[in-house]
Amino acid sequence: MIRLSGVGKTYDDGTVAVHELDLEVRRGELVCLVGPSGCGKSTTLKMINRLIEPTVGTIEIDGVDVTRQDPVLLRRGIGYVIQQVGLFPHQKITANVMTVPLLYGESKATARERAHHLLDLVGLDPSTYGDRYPHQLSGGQRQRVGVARALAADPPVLLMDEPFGAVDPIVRVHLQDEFLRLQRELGKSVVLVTHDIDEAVRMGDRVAVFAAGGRLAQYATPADLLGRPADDFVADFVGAERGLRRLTVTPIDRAQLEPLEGVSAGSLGAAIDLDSTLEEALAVMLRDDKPMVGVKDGVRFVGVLTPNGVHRALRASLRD
Ligand SMILES: Nc1ncnc2c1ncn2[C@@H]1O[C@H](COP(=O)(O)OP(=O)(O)OP(=O)(O)O)[C@@H](O)[C@H]1O
Repeated sequence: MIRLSGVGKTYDDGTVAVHELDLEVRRGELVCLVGPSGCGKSTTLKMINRLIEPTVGTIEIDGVDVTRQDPVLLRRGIGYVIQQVGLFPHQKITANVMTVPLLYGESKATARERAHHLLDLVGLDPSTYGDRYPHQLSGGQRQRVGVARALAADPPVLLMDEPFGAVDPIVRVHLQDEFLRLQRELGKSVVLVTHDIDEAVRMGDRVAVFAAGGRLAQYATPADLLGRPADDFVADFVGAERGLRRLTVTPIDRAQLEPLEGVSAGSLGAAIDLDSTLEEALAVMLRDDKPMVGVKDGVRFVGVLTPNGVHRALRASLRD
């Protein structure tokens, strides 16, 4: 677990970047730090791996105060992914990922094997991409190499600063999905900085909304954040489209289903699982051009969902 207690950072010129921040990240949790430009997100992230030293407060990882640890050893246990991936331009992709295992004293053969495994893990076939140079990859592919390299030491903690910022929106969603899949497998404790509320809501188990001066305006699950913004600042920041955003995080509610009896098969879109979101349900209705969608619990149909049901489920989730 990562715990920040009363952490603050005032730069030498007097800028208060972060003000008395308390924040906990549970083991295996993905937490997004989101907020407008200059509100102290990156400073907070860099204090966790001591690229920046806090002015006040303590930061602990699994109960150990990071300021008492040797910074080099500390950073070995923490993967760090940044927007400008910082690959070595004159080294091939495999060699780039091998750097970290070699640093740990692995043999060349073991390091190469590990690099290939990691490239596979992030969806890059090592036999196709391993011998290319960074400039021969797309921005999204370079970003994946950055993630592979950050995972090379199998660190329990991963810090990511705008990791998907440099790519176009479609590639971005793709990379987000891939990372979420990877995270489900690896279960790292992740702190991810983004200025994009959609990314935060999509990726985070919990989302910390920062206001200017590194003030924590709200720390909550995406559903809570969208359903119950703590104040006007958060409400403004999550935006007028928060109802729409809630679709992406609100699960189907069994209570809002209608009975299957009497519904003709022709009016149903492809069936979806009960653990899908309302957005997925609407997407199927639109894609299949049907007024309702069948909902299954395992192999059993449990009812149908209509746009009215989606509306009721959304309203109910806002009342909770
Ligand atoms: N080395 C520095 N010296 C003085 N002020 C700094 C320094 N680094 C950052 N700041 C200031 O501290 C504040 C917080 O910066 P930080 O980079 O943490 O914000 P951020 O939320 O990550 O912003 P962005 O989304 O634009 O990257 C800003 O006002 C910034 O100008």
